[in-house]
Amino acid sequence: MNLKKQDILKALETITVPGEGQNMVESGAITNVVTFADEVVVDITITNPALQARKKTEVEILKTIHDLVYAKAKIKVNITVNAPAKATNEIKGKSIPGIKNIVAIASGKGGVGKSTVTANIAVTLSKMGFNVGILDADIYGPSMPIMFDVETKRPLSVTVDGKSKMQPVENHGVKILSIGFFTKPDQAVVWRGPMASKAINQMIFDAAWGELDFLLIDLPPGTGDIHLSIMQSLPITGAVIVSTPQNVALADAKKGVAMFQQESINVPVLGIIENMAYFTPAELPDNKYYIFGKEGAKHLAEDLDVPLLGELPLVQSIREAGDVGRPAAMQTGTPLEAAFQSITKNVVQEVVDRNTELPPTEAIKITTMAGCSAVKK
Ligand SMILES: Nc1ncnc2c1ncn2[C@@H]1O[C@H](COP(=O)(O)OP(=O)(O)OP(=O)(O)O)[C@@H](O)[C@H]1O
Repeated sequence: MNLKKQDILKALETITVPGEGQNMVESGAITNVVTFADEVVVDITITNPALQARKKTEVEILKTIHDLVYAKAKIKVNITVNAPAKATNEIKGKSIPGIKNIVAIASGKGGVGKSTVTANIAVTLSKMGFNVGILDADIYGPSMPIMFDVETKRPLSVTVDGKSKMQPVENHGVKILSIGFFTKPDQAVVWRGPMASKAINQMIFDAAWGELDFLLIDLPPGTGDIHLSIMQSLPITGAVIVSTPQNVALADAKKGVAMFQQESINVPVLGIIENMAYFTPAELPDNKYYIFGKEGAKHLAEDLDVPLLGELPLVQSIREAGDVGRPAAMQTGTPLEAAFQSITKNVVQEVVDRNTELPPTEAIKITTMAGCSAVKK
């Protein structure tokens, strides 16, 4: 099959770059098309730096050429991002020396398992050989001290470069700082916004985190002051949204995604994790009961054009493991370990893609999947 350049251009005239009105040929986005036998190379320049926009552009070009020109065409799409000058009110944080990637874990609704997922991803990253920290910024219900069995521990003071710093508490290979270390367990935490933000800033900048590949931030549920304050203080590499398949949770998850994608915030959304996707009783491991609805988060991810990073079942042992301070992902050779590994690999892959494809931020970045192949058994 000898592909013709004019056939390719004609096909590309039927699609637009996401967010633009004119078709991609007329708008000048397509800068070059080269054909050779059944191979075609398409060069395109887009203005939207979001990872989702790049992926969507590529997928649409591949699909259109395969559908309208030749189903077996071998296509290479080279995407260049020519982003307009950044808005002057863009929120940009200070980088923290030694911390390579900061991943915020959010949910719209409370109680959907955001902290459980954060703890398990952290443990899995550590098992893969990465240096990991968790900043538990959930001022309404800090749960990391319990989930890592360090409730009675307190961060010690250490001197780094002549300055007194907080030493994160460490367990299961994960360094942890939590609002919970500074409040009594039975004390209702009524933090006013500025107080909470100050405490979180101290845990970020006055802490001896050392070298970290990933700092995971367990955000409070919702989309409030704390979220803005954290995004102002830190160059967040990307955000992960946790939701159950239930409609009320999905509606709030959508707000969460919108908050990160807002122009003045512009934090890449790495993807959505569907938690409590189905219930499987221990005695009937092959049965699945969709008590919160089926594939809701999957459909939301499709609608919002963000990756679905994976799904987790509702199983008693996840809850029990969290309650005894030994996250379920620490198991070896179980389906749960495999599920957390798959989700964590997807998160790392999205971070790698984001760092390769998007304009640099102030944080240093991970650009390989090297750690993922070194899963310690
Ligand atoms: N997949 C799961 N299977 C079983 N239990 C789960 C699962 N995910 C979370 N849980 C349990 O659900 C409860 C709520 O989870 P978690 O505290 O992680 O939610 P959250 O979204 O962080 O809540 P919030 O931020 O509102 O405090 C916990 O008791 C946890 O053990």
